Amino acid sequence: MSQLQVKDLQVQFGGLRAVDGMNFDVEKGEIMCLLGPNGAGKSTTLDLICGKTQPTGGSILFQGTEISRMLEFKRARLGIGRKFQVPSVYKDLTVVENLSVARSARPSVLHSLTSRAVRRSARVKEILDIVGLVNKQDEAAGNLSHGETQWLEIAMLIAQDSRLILMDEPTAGMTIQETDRTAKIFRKLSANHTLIVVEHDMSFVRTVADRIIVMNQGKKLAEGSIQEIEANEAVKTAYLGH
Ligand SMILES: Nc1ncnc2c1ncn2[C@@H]1O[C@H](COP(=O)(O)OP(=O)(O)OP(=O)(O)O)[C@@H](O)[C@H]1O
Repeated sequence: MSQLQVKDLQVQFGGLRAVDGMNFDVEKGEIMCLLGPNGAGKSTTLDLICGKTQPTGGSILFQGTEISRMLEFKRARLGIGRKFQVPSVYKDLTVVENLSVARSARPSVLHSLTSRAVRRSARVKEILDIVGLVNKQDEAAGNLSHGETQWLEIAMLIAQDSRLILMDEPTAGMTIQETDRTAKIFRKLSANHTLIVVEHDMSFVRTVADRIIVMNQGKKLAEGSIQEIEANEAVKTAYLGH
């Protein structure tokens, strides 16, 4: 069974069908990139999966469970994490303390862990290692670079046990070096996590995507490998606008 099954998903804002009958599956461990011109409905699709927006039609199954009408926090508990463009880290807390807050938000952790206890935790070390922030663990999050802040937020999603991670333009504002590192982090993440990534940077997409879905005007325009997408005439037309 696919980890995520989206069937005939729709949302209408007034007269606008922002998402208009989307159908797709995402497999466990897959990195699926969502592309499309401005206003195509990509961010809204992520909003519908995480529960920020309720659909007006269709269904979403996560690990076989119907979630499309479930509240956002319940979906988070099931293992769906969303990373927004503006990071939501606690700037005054250290990297490890931020992870402590994220871990204590898990339903399985009944008491809040102290940062000391968390520092000792093998799991936290493992997470810091995945995102390459081991040597920044005692740094206040407010002192991190833009890229490091994004990686910390990804680390917080891992700490919350998010199995499906949704990201909106994760490399926006990053240097080339930071973007390269993010690609490496994504590849490591995909060992245990599934990613849906809205991204405009095609060289990044080329590096990380297992599969691509292109949206246009709320609908799926094309689906396939990078080679298939780049050769697709309908995709070229949608981007060129004629
Ligand atoms: N809450 C809302 N209320 C009304 N209209 C909305 C709302 N959210 C999104 N829209 C509209 O839905 C359409 C799809 O928007 P969405 O942000 O999903 O596109 P996108 O593909 O992510 O575009 P971009 O690449 O520019 O971020 C747009 O026309 C947008 O203005």
